[in-house]
Amino acid sequence: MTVSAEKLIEMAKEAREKAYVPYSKFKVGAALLTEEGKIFTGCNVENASYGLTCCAERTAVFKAVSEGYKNFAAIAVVADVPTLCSPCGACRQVLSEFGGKIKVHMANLEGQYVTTTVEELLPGYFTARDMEKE
Ligand SMILES: O=c1ccn([C@H]2C[C@H](O)[C@@H](CO)O2)c(=O)[nH]1
Ligand SMILES: [Zn+2]
Repeated sequence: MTVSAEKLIEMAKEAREKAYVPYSKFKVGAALLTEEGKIFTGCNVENASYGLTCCAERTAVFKAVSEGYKNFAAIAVVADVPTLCSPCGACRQVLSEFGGKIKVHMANLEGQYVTTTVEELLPGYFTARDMEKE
């Protein structure tokens, strides 16, 4: 099953509308495509204790994993920026848990986007291998 980058970006845009951002006012949306062709969306959810904020990307990943999906093909991330919305370090690490080959479409509201991968965004990421003694 093929889902285009444009379709994922469209769904991320829609999810972005649900962002809970009373502090930053910076809405972000994400749409995560599983290998099975299922799509999980997410938005950022902020908190008065700022550090507890969950980004759109992690919201989508946690929704998918909690529903039993953990093989991911791609994620789209959308924000209202002239450039493109790049996942933060925490989200890069969380995505890397499920594979460096996951495509990342970083987009703005105009529909412009750049596609990269998790391993390109976080080279040498920490993984279960790094905890092996031999
Ligand atoms: O890729 C990103 C970058 C930032 N944010 C959120 C976190 C916070 O709510 C707001 C400002 O950092 O944007 C995301 O959801 N995803
Ligand atoms: Zn993040």
